[in-house]
Amino acid sequence: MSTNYQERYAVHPDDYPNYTMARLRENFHVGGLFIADQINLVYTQIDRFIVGGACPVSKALDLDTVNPLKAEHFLDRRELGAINVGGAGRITVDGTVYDLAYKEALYIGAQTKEVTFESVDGANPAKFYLNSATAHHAYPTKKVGLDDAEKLELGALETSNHRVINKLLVTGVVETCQLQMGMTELKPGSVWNTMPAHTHGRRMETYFYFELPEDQAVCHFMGPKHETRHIWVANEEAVISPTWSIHSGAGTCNYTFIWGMAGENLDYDDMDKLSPSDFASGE
Ligand SMILES: O=C[C@H](O)[C@@H](O)CC(=O)C(=O)O
Ligand SMILES: [Zn+2]
Repeated sequence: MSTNYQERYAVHPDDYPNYTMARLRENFHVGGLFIADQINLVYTQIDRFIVGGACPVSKALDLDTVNPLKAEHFLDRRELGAINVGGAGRITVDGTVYDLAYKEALYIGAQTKEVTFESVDGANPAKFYLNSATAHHAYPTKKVGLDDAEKLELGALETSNHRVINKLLVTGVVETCQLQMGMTELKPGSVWNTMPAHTHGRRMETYFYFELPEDQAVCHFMGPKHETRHIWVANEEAVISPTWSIHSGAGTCNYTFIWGMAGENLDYDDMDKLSPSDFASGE
């Protein structure tokens, strides 16, 4: 078996302010996603979202079911989004092959029986970043490239947050039950993502950072506006954001990140925004 998983509980916002940095990381930080010839998953009870990574090097990797699902196949009652952040790869979905170049995404619908991840060249392995949510309808599997994305350019160099949001797996591009995924690319000199920040009590979210040089880091901020905390993240690491939490980060240089959400609605614009001065007010 090459599909590993760990489980995490949801967290009450009244308990969270008492957490040490170690507990914060245990609950919300996700590392070790891309280990050669393994699929590594974190099953969180926050909206039953699964975040993970598949890194096939010397062999193809089958997405096996895992015990918490109590299902014969991983996708019997789930949908999956995969975005390739490594070398050229391919995903076979019930016998149909999808070639995925760097930054290309695949939505895989519920009731799929077999999903296999492969690299074209093990010397430059594919790295499939994975997000999965529960699903009660089988929408068709669909590949979505960056050219197919809905693009949104936000921010400015003057406020260090000039970036392009590529909405990949969202309503209007692909039909999904709960899942929404996209990729935000920061311009050189811009380091802040998602500022002004927001919460959306209707949806949890996960941020996965990449294209971050090994000697640089991102300081990710979480929490309700009056109790923010930071979590330092390295390249190819993620942070889970509960429904009550902001999610925003400042890097020591520019970087790219993948956001993925699930919950009550599929409305990307459903956000309760907070301006920088809201944080500075101290209330
Ligand atoms: O709920 C939406 C998400 O937090 C992100 O799409 C925000 C983001 O990519 C950004 O502002 O840089
Ligand atoms: Zn958000």
